[in-house]
Amino acid sequence: MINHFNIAANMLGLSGSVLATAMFLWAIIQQYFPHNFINKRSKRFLTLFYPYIQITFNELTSERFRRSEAYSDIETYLRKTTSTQAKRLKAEVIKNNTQSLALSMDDHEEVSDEFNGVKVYWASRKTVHDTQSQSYEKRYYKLTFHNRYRQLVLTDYLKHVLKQGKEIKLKNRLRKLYTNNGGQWTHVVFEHPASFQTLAMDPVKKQEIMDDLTTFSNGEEFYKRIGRAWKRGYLLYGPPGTGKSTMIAAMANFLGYDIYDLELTAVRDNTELKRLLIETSSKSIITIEDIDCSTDLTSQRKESKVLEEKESGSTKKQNKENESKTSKVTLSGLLNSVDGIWSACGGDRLIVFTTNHVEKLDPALIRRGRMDKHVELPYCGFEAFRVLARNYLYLETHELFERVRGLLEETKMTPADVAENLMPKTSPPDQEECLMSLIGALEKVKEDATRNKAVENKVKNGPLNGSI
Ligand SMILES: Nc1ncnc2c1ncn2[C@@H]1O[C@H](COP(=O)(O)OP(=O)(O)OP(=O)(O)O)[C@@H](O)[C@H]1O
Repeated sequence: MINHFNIAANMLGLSGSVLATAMFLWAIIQQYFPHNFINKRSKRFLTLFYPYIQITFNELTSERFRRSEAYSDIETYLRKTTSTQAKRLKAEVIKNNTQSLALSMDDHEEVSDEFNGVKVYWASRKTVHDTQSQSYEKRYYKLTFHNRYRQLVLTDYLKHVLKQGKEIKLKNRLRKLYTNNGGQWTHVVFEHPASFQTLAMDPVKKQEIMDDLTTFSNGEEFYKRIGRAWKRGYLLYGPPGTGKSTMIAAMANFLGYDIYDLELTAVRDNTELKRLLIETSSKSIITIEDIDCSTDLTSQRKESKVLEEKESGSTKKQNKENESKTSKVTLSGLLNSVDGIWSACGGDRLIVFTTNHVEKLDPALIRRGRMDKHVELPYCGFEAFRVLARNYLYLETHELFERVRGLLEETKMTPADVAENLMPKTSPPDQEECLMSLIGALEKVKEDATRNKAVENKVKNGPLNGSI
């Protein structure tokens, strides 16, 4: 009560004693003036002395035993403010991927918040109700703000609070990794520790991807306005061991999305593919790894084109029937799914293809608009090495770095191999030993490459070359 009284006085810009006098006068008026007079005038009187609006958000819905979604969104939204302002807090461990601690206001605590320069006040309240058979507690949040900002708070601010609360909840939830099996999705908890911080790649490229993902995930209004389905396609390509799968995990952790790992070879046909895709939830990444190996998509299209040209009349119909009995997923089926299906599903989805052989893919599959962003994951460069040295050896710089830089420029080693060579054998790591181990491995790769080249040249320019 004292807290509430002080906040009210604070909001009115009055001292506690002036507010106390006003409240005393109000009590006298209530006692001596006719009831109907108060009812008519009370609104104006109250607005004069207390020009604040209050909104209550109950914890339980009218069904009493269900927790209100808005209450829980508000609770989540207020966590950040609560941790810096409230004196008494409630703590609970969130069962998410990081097992973090969630703090919320204890009963009868108050905090303030600011939105577009407008200050509002949130209080957490509890009342105890006794019925004949039981006694129960009713919790609620009370939002107080100046009447002047009624419009702004009722529309923009509350929308902002509920949206932010939902987004934080989504990011903190236990996320899932789905795989398709026998035409159904099954899932396990997704607990990959990869992050963009630990991903070894050129920092400028990395930042560009992170910015692109942020813009996409905040782009609901934008996609609505331009009339496009809220989806984005990523093509990750590069040699094995350059971090394509790791990047998908980092993307999922960055955005707080689930992953649907679609195994195309296990999909019976286009209809099943369509159904599986429709069943994916929003805020998810749908991945098709090693798409070049998934099914023979490229040749399928070429073959069917040739077939179509040859076919005519009933033979064409017959062939199609036969084909549908045996066919698996076709390229056109996949293209239709990538293009069309999303417009039927609300919510944001990323679709990511990975391949070791980008040149093998049908251009139609990866054209912009389908795969909007093409990201090459190359062999390990010096900047990528620095990330690994920081992660594995806690090293920002070292006199051996220049030697490593020179060797990386002359050789082709994947980040997976560099990481393996940097793996500490002792704790704490013997940094020099690890760097020397990497240098040794790089030198060996260089020697092998030189030897192979010499053999190749010998074959090319050998005595048999050019002879009949
Ligand atoms: N860029 C990278 N940054 C950090 N770690 C990496 C990177 N690339 C590879 N690694 C490490 O190497 C291992 C293999 O990487 P990953 O599976 O992501 O490669 P990939 O490109 O998907 O390979 P493939 O094409 O064979 O599927 C990972 O466990 C990861 O620890």
